Amino acid sequence: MGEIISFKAVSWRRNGQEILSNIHWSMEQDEHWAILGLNGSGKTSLLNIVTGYQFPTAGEVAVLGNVFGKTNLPELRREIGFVSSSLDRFSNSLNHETVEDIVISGKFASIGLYEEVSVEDVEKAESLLTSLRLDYLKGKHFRLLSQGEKRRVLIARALMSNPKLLILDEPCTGLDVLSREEVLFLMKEIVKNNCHLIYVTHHIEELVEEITHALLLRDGRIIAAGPKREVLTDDILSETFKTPVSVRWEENRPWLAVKKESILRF
Ligand SMILES: Nc1ncnc2c1ncn2[C@@H]1O[C@H](COP(=O)(O)OP(=O)(O)OP(=O)(O)O)[C@@H](O)[C@H]1O
Repeated sequence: MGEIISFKAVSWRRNGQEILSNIHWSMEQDEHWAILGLNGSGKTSLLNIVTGYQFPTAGEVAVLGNVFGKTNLPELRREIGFVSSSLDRFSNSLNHETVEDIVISGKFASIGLYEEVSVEDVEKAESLLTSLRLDYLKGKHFRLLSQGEKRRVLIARALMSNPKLLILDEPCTGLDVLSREEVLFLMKEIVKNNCHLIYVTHHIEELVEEITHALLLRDGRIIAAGPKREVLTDDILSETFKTPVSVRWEENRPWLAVKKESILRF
């Protein structure tokens, strides 16, 4: 298989407004991407196109070798995992389930059918819980977990079906520094399993070593897309975030500082 994702001249319009404009983007094998941009810049719209929930108004999209318009979307979605930070109705419905049952249910999640749980499924869930360092939560009900633990269990669940592409939508929002690092630690395990990562965030400091590339969106347009060291520059980030910022690298991880003049503007 060649490209993981290919967008050619993709636009998406709604109610006369161009929400994504002329997006050219390709994600290749062994690349892991972050998507950055202010609120309303088009990140969710872009993801909805990747997962086939929205169809572009113009342009061509291919995901995991499937050209949209000529592919079976439910089958494609089975190869894509998605974890969002919002504790929505779905995660509330898990409240009374145990951690191991939630992870096992990931196998059937995208199919939406109940199938019998095999010995292999149980073993796979066990090994995921061990490799993601979640063993200590076994037997606990979801509602009793901290926010950080809930996010990590949902990531384990998403990995149960061996997705080729895993989309994490702001997985660290609302977490304290320790819980955030615990979630970020999982990136190592995710990329080991031939799983490609799309990581959506507002915080560049979450771009850990495993994330190789970044796509920066502003008002529905790509400001830059490429290897993270090339695109996470002071100028490009200031343009993306509409405010003067500077970036500092520590052990291959970027940190953002807001420049004084930007604070004075408000
Ligand atoms: N279905 C829709 N109909 C009309 N406008 C929409 C629709 N979906 C998104 N928009 C608009 O498109 C723009 C981009 O929204 P989108 O949710 O993709 O941004 P985002 O970068 O994900 O924002 P956030 O960081 O706040 O989640 C916004 O102005 C939003 O109001």
